[in-house]
Amino acid sequence: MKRLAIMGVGSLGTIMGAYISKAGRQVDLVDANREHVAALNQNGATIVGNVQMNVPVKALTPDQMEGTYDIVIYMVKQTYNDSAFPQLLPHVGKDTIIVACPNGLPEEIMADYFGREKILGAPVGYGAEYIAPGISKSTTVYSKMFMELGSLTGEVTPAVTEVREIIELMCPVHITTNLLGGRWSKLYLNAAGSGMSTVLGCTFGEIYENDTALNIAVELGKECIEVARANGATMIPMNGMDFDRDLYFTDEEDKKRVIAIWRSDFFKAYSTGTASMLQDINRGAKKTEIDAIDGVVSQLGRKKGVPTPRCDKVIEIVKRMETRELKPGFENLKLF
Ligand SMILES: NC(=O)C1=CN([C@@H]2O[C@H](COP(=O)(O)OP(=O)(O)OC[C@H]3O[C@@H](n4cnc5c(N)ncnc54)[C@H](OP(=O)(O)O)[C@@H]3O)[C@@H](O)[C@H]2O)C=CC1
Ligand SMILES: CC(C)(CO)C(=O)C(=O)O
Repeated sequence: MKRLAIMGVGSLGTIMGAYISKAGRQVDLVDANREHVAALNQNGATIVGNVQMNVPVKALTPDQMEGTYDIVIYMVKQTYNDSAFPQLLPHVGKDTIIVACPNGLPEEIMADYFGREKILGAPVGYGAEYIAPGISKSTTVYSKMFMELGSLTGEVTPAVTEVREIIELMCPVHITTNLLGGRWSKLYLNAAGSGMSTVLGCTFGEIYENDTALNIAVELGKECIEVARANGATMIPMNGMDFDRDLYFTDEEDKKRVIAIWRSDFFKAYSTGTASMLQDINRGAKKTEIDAIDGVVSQLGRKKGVPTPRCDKVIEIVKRMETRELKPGFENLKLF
């Protein structure tokens, strides 16, 4: 049996680790949070929210990893790459496959560090929230959970098929031959939805209910589509949503159509969730993934001469939250 690890078992990884372990597959859950690791070993992985279960798991801290792994599912936030990459490197062998799950565009960064041939990408299509040591909350209804999966070349290699079988112990996996397009579709959700959830300190559902907030969100999304197009990426449909075709608008009338889509089933699946960047702010973190999310849209927009005023504003506000100059809240709407 191949050696499998999930590195970074916080909100998302606890849930994936629970499903894989429940199916009887050996998996090491590796996390830097010692209290969380101790609770996972002592009490099992406890999942609450839209999915409820308690599953015995094997958890360890990065310094307790031994030997090399065949497959590592990487779920550490991009803010911790600098410490996590060197900890993982000694456990990466010649044929190790590393599955990049963070939001943003993590594959090229990981390919530069670990080697291109080792990297697969898996944009995550479910939401989660870390509750307490050993406990994670699933914030996406189970029937809407999914993951995308692809290689950097677009080839469906045996490794892609093998990783798919493992992740499908949790939820459906859509194999894509256009991983970059998948990344940009996910960036749409994050730059717009997660950006606004963080700025306003609210659930995704509360964005949909507020006309001003939703107006800004769809404009953030439009900037994302324009930057993706300018960078030659063709966004792929996800769970039936064709981002490039259905969420682009040309005038105020057309914008109403996009707003109606944001209030329909695809987005409703995320209603009770909050952005992982907001969770970071709320637990006192000094750094969020804003540079890896709205920051990437803004930076790549600048390179191609595409203006991104909404993204730039979200970045400014979230950075002011990181220094505690601002708090998440609907009063931040007046800053736009
Ligand atoms: N939560 C969500 O709904 C979604 C998140 N994502 C993306 O997935 C990624 C993971 O998100 P999420 O699960 O929310 O993040 P969490 O912060 O909840 O989990 C990441 C875990 O990694 C741990 N960690 C930090 N450094 C290391 C290290 N060197 N080695 C091992 N573990 C380490 C963290 O510990 P500590 O807490 O001590 O820092 C934490 O427990 C992010 O890029 C996020 O944007 C994608 C889709 C949805
Ligand atoms: C929007 C969501 C929940 C989608 O999975 C997400 O990626 C995040 O909050 O980071």
